[in-house]
Amino acid sequence: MKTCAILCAAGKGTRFGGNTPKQFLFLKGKMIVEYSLEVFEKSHFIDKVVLLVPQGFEDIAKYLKNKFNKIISWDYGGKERADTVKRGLEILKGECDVVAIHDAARPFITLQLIEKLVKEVKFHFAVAPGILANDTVKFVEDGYIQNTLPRSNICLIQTPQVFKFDLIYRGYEMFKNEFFTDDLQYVEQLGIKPKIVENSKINFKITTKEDLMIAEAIVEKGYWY
Ligand SMILES: Nc1ccn([C@@H]2O[C@H](COP(=O)(O)OP(=O)(O)OP(=O)(O)O)[C@@H](O)[C@H]2O)c(=O)n1
Ligand SMILES: C[C@](O)(CO)[C@H](O)COP(=O)(O)O
Repeated sequence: MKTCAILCAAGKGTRFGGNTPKQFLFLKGKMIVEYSLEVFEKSHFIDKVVLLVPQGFEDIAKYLKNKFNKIISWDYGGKERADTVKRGLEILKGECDVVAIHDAARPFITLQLIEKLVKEVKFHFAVAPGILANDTVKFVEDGYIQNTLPRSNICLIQTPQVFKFDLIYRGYEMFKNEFFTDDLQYVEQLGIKPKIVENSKINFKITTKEDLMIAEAIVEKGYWY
């Protein structure tokens, strides 16, 4: 079974701010995007990687392709995350049986997580890491609570989201005009119930400057690896 990864590094980081997209900022000596690439490179469960970057960042893409053997190609992503994933899926068509779609802005994946997800996808078609909610979750509109969601059913979803390739390709083809906020929704719409693998909070997405401070503390204190 051949497994490829699509590494989504084509966002602008609007919420983070600044001129350099957050995935290319340095976190303790290496770019944020390199953390995931190092894990993919070491993993026996990932064969090839396709890297998607924003327009204007070809120098970084070329540098990374040169540095990581598993990157078979790089390209420019699209306006929305879903456009970027579509591009990755087109590049990988016919290349693999399973695909892992990952946010470059989540640097703290582990070899164990990848192994679990790839092993589970054989039985469940679509698998993703998630964390159970510890706080009470409210549905809010215009600043007012409308109702309280049943916490035991709430799961916050991370990446890599791992799929049988043909299934996610079909999902993206059928719902090509939708811009869902994650990839699982493209197969949920096909009637699939993706499996959740409970994971650590450490695999969080760097979205704001505050998140970068948390990421620095994680690396400094050795909470990851
Ligand atoms: N058109 C896009 C948008 C996002 N991403 C990637 O998808 C991941 C998750 O997106 P997010 O955290 O929202 O990143 P940005 O879109 O860059 O942030 P913002 O929404 O604040 O602009 C990131 O690794 C980002 O680079 C992408 O590849 N292509
Ligand atoms: C895919 C994702 O990381 C799952 O939690 C998330 O939905 C990405 O969202 P964003 O809008 O790109 O920040």
